[in-house]
This record gives sequence, C-alpha cells and structure tokens, in this order.
Amino acid sequence: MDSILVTGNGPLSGQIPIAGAKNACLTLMPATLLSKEPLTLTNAPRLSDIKTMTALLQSLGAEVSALQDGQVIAMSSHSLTSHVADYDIVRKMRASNLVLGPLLARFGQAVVSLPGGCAIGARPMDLHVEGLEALGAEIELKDGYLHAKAPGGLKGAVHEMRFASVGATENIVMAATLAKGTTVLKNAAREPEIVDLVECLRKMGAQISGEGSSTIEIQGVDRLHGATHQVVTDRIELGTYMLAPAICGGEVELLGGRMRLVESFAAKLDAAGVSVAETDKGLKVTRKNGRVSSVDVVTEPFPGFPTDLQAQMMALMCTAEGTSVLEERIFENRFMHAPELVRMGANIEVHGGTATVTGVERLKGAPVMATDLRASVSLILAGLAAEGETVVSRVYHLDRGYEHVVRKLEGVGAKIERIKGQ
Ligand SMILES: CC(=O)N[C@H]1[C@@H](OP(=O)(O)OP(=O)(O)OC[C@H]2O[C@@H](n3ccc(=O)[nH]c3=O)[C@H](O)[C@@H]2O)O[C@H](CO)[C@@H](O)[C@@H]1O
Ligand SMILES: C=C(OP(=O)(O)O)C(=O)O
Repeated sequence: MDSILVTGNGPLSGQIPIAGAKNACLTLMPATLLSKEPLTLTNAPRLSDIKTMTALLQSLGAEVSALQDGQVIAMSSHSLTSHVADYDIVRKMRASNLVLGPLLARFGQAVVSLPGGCAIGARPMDLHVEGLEALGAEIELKDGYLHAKAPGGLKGAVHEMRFASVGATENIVMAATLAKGTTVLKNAAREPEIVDLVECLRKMGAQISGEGSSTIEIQGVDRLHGATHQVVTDRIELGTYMLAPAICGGEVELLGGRMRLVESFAAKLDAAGVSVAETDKGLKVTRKNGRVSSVDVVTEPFPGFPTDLQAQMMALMCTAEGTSVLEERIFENRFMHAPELVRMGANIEVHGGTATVTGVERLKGAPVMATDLRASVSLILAGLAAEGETVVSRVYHLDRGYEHVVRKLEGVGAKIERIKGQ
C-alpha cells in the first residue's frame, strides 16, 4: 500500500488547478441511465471513485469510455442489460446508491445493494426510500439489497424530506424526470452539485425548476435525450487547497475557484486571518499576519460550512492562536483524524459531536494513518506545516477524491512525495 511523505517546508506560492467535482460527477454519471442517447461529461476528475462508478455502469450494460486522459467521460445507455447493482461494486462507494432512482425510472425496477463508503456514520437509505415510495415505488430490503419496483410506472407527488439529504435529493430528482405528472420536492438539498445535476438533466430535456432552493419542482417527460455537460468545479478540493497557504503562509491562486462555491468557508478563513480574493482565473489566498486565530465551526448543509472540509479546517486550527470548537452536525463519526493529529502534537479533545482544539505553536512530523478521504488530506495539510517528516499511510482513501495531489502541492513549493508499496 502506498504512503505519502510530507516534509514541513515553509510558505507556498504559485497556482493550483482545481478539478471537476467528484460529488457532481458521481451523480451526473448515473444520469446516463435515464436516456438511450449518449451523455458526455467534460472536466471530469481523474479519481478511483470515477473508475468505480464506471465499473458499476458497465455492469448494468452501459458503454463508458474515458477520453482525453480521463477528463472526458463518454457514456451510452442505449442497451442496458441489467437492473441489478451488485454488492461487490456498490460496497466500495456510497455514491453507488445513485443508480437506484435512474434504474427505477428507466426499467420500472431496480435491485441495488446497500452501499458502502467512508465509515463516517451509519448513513442509512431511508430518506431515499421514502422519496421514491412517494413517487409510487414499492421497495423492500432483502438479503442486503433494496428491491424496488414501480409496475405502473412512477407518478409525480408532493414530498417533503425529513432532512435535506444530498443523495436522496439526487435520486428523487432523477427518478421524477421520467415520472407521470409533477413532483414537488420540499426540504431538498441545495448543494452546488445538485444545481449541476439539474443543469445537465435540463440539457437532456428534463423540465425542472427551483434547484439551489429548498423546493424543486419536476414536470415528468416521456423521454430524455443526449447531452454534453461540463462538471462544476470541486468546491471541496478548492477549499482543501485554500487551506495550504493558510497553514503554511505564502500566496496561492486556485484556478477555477469561485467564491459562490465556498462562501461560508471563506468567511471562516477571513475571521481566522486569511484573505480570499476572487481573481479572473480563480481565488487567491494569503495569510494576513503571522499566526491564524481560532474560529468556531459548525457543519451544516449548504450554504453552511461543509462537513467535507471539517477535517481540513481542524488541521488549520491545530496551530491557530487560541481555542476553537468544531461541531460536526452531519455525520456522527467524523473525527477519526483527531487522534492522528494528536500524534503530531495537536491538542484536541473530542466529546461526542464536538472537538475542542487548542492551538500549539508548531506540529511535529509523525507516522499517521489515513482513516477516510478528508481525514487523509487533513493529515497532509498538517504535515506541510509540521517540523520534520510526516508519513501518511493508507492513501487509497486519498485517491478516491484528490487527483495528482503530489504534483499539485509540489507545484506550489511543498516537499511531498508518494512512496510506493508501504
Ligand atoms: C457522493 C456524495 O455526494 N457525497 C456527499 C454527500 O453524501 P450523502 O449524499 O451520502 O449525504 P447525505 O446528505 O445523504 O447525508 C447527510 C446525513 O443524512 C443522513 N441520511 C442520509 C440519507 C438517508 O436516507 N438517511 C439519513 O439518515 C446521513 O446518515 C447523514 O448523517 O453529501 C454529504 C453531506 O454534504 C457529503 O459529506 C458527501 O461527500
Ligand atoms: C464523504 C465523502 O464521500 P462519500 O459520500 O462518497 O463517502 C466525501 O467526499 O468526503
């Protein structure tokens, strides 16, 4: 298993290109199942999760090709051969559950294994099931698989979600595009990845309004057609690399970054003493003074502070002046990076969903273990600012969500290398 060696190396400067969003691409790819005509995605990120989704779609009979070094994904679901999403693929990634809504809409039936993914919480599927049942689906859990059918086809309905789940919103919206009549989804998630999905579905002929607000209205149509769509910028990769100059000092421009994607995160950085300015090409980030100040963080659905940036923000708070309180409200087990940061000399106490971090002057390099995707990158960020060498093991988590992490950080002056097979 590969590991990453990081050596603390002072201020960073230069530019980092930000890729297309993993979490948008993982919902845009299953949208191909809704149409017999080709769907092409540009600006796709080169990630292992994308390979997993490719394998899943291919197992259903879709044709999927990665072109231009993986940045273009050409798909065709002209002749699907299966409506069964097998455990062996689905267990690798939570987002595999996003084939459920499209398969049900296209075939009137779907059998999808309960998904796997980062072990950051229980992550049940009840909100997906309730939404699809509201559209007329009958769903039961048998042998670890959700067996869904809609013999008379899906029918539009008014449905209010108990919580604004991102994945459930995506599944319900995709299913509703081909349902008979109008669906009104209340308390829908508002994440930019959902806006991106709706923009793509609209290019495919879907009639949808209200994306980005908490009420989405979908007028079902008989069929969807082909389209080409550019994947939105990855706001989590963007936020992660915004933290590199915040932690190490210097000035870095994140190419393709837009303020509207990271508004609440940038406001917290500003309060901590890090300036973020929009440029023609992206976002420029500089630390205003010497040491950053502590800020408190509460994770919330968009437009609140994203849970997917909580671990990375904790790495920044480890060397901030004062004490910060980070409250994780989305996932019940998302502080697994804390004990690893403590190995590096951080002062962190975790009680339930709250972590209290008292900043120290300097972290010290140590061997640490990546436990999930965002935890992995938080340890790399901490290593950039630490004295000496940090070795982050189990980096396969990182490969799920960060393309060319070594090349991108080296490009702004970081000392980082991938060590094969350790
Ligand atoms: C591939 C993808 O896009 N992943 C993102 C997506 O995950 P995902 O779509 O899984 O996240 P959700 O918004 O669904 O989950 C949020 C919370 O709702 C709970 N829940 C969810 C569904 C359900 O049926 N029942 C239920 O109780 C979950 O356990 C969790 O506590 O949004 C999360 C929240 O922004 C991000 O951290 C993930 O990176
Ligand atoms: C939690 C994440 O991904 P997933 O939902 O695929 O587990 C993430 O991207 O941080």
